[in-house]
Amino acid sequence: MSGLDDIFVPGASTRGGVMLPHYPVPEGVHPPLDSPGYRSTALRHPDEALVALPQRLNEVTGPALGEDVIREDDNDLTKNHGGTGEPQGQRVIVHGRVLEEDGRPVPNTLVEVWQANAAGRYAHQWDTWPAPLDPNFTGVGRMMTDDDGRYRFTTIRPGAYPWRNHPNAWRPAHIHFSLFGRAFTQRLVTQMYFPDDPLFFQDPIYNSVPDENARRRMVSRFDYEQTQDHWALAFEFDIVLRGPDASIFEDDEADDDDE
Ligand SMILES: O=C(O)c1ccc(O)c(O)c1
Repeated sequence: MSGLDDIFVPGASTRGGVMLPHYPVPEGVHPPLDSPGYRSTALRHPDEALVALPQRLNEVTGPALGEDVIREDDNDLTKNHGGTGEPQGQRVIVHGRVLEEDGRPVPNTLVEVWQANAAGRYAHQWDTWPAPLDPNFTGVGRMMTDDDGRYRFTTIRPGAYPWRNHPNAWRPAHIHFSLFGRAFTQRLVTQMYFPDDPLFFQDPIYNSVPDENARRRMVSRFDYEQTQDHWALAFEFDIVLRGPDASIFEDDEADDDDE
């Protein structure tokens, strides 16, 4: 992967306030910045060699978002739309842990999620494909991890949706995640998929990750233990910031243009 391994940091972390050295990304884990099957990367990938920008103290210390801005229902996407109705779709609980490369939890970090509704449509002005909007679903939520690095939210299972990457292209159902790490400049963005999605084979975003094990780390686990009788199914999705088992993160260039 050219000189990228030296400077790309999927999940820079700190220990005792000191930036850890960059952890090299194992070959085949991070998608090439130019992934021809994923057409829009042609417009987004850098043409020049990347330049490492060392972080300064003010970039790793603030601004930090605290618990006080999180409201009680922010992690319940079936309720946080402000109305009294229930969104259409299969109710699910999604939970997991945010972890450092050695398994230590990342407590008190902001996790934000956004997703399409059960019909596969985003409540966003740019999403105009003819699937119904749901007045009881905005598709956004947020929460802080607890002392064990755990997060948990309730939502509905998103639908698949078409996009224009190639003829008859459909995105597998997914939930977008943003993690703020310890500081604003460490923001990481990833997508969580559902097990056994029949659309994986034709999705160039999922398949832009060359390594099969790394691809599987983007897929949540059905968690029967956490299902709630007559209420919700459950899926578990851990996010590892760095190291050989690191989650797959979208690069900043792709992120800038994302919905
Ligand atoms: O990067 C994109 O173009 C793109 C398109 C569709 C998606 O669902 C997405 O998550 C990203």
